[in-house]
Amino acid sequence: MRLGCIGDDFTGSSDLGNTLTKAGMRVVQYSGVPEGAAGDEDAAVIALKSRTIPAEEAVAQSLAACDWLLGQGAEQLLFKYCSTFDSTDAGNIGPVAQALAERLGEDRVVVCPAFPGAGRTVYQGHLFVNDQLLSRSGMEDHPLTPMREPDLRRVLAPQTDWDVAHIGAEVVWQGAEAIRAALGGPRAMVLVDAVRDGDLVAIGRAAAGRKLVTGGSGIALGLPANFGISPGDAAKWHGEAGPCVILSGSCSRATRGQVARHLEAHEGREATAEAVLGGLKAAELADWATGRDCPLIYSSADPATVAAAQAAHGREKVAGAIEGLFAELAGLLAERGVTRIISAGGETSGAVVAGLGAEALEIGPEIAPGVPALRVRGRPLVLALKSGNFGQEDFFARAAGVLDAR
Ligand SMILES: Nc1ncnc2c1ncn2[C@@H]1O[C@H](COP(=O)(O)OP(=O)(O)OP(=O)(O)O)[C@@H](O)[C@H]1O
Ligand SMILES: O=C(O)[C@@H](O)C(=O)CO
Repeated sequence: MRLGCIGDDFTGSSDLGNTLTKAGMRVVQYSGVPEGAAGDEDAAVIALKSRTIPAEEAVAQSLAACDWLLGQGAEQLLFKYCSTFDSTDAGNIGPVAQALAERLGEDRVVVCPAFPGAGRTVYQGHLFVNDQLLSRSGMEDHPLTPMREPDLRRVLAPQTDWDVAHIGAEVVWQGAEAIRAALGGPRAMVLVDAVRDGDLVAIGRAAAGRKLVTGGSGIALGLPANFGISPGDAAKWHGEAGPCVILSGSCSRATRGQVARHLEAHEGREATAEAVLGGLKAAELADWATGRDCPLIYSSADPATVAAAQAAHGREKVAGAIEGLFAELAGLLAERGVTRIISAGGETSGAVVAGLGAEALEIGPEIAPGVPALRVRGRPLVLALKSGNFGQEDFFARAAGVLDAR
């Protein structure tokens, strides 16, 4: 293994797997730290569900993943977080990055969530989503990690004991050597500007030989070349015939648009927070889904509805109940012969994958920027795990098509 990766959620991990696969690496995504040894992949991505858990648990899980990856021979580690830098007030990006750096003996850590292909750019230390600052992008209303500060230096500083430094675009645009020089210096988390893929390739090149890099999936664009790997043939892929069901727990703007679009031509069943907390049964939803054409089961709701449910019941309780329902439902659907499952939302997808008992995922073709088709290793089951803000408006129908045996 050349590159060992730790993703703080499941959709983000498959986003990273997609980038590495397109760059020519053989990649396996593991659900948590595997019990056994890795295969002969160039890169392993250990998907954790550590974005919103208490910081000390996120650190412990990430260090366990780090130790396993080092034990498999990984030469460099990549900590993947969200391109919108999703974090709670307590972390977990700073605490995990710092703990990994200290374990690895690294004292300058690249921090770069930019993913220009999905509209996320970092300029003058500020994160933009398309033409809006992060704080006006819809992320300010996120159910678990509302992002109200677009200056990432200010987001990161309270999350780490280390200094926070910044490499601006004017240095990045001078290329890899200039970035490498700027990466020298006293111990710090180093936020690096990047507004286009070429910037990320240069940053990746400048990070050759570093034990740790951190970022969104974009930070991986330049890394495979450091190991002498270049884009090759697309991985062989075949989909699955058989029923398809869509599960959506993401409340992002993009997902709500996709839900509305899918419901124009398909049947849907809403699982409201009230219904779920009131005891709505996974088995009832599985019964309902049976025999329908790409049905959609969703808890996705607008910010006012989410806020009202959280005010009435508590943020964690609502999220836990909804995720628990999706996990159980996914397991039941697979038992009943559903072969294609599309899930929207990182936390939701973590629950879905856990419910499926899927230990290792192989990466297939890209459905939308940042979203690959996935196959559960050794089973007739294919998945798409869509990050909340990713995907075209007709993403669900497109994903169903890519996952289908053709
Ligand atoms: N109707 C609802 N009311 C309150 N909370 C909800 C509701 N529907 C879903 N949730 C919770 O909101 C959270 C949504 O997070 P999730 O990560 O799944 O989506 P996302 O944040 O849009 O995606 P990503 O993390 O990929 O950006 C989950 O914990 C989910 O259980
Ligand atoms: O980086 C992103 O935006 C995604 O891969 C993700 O992590 C969203 O949950």
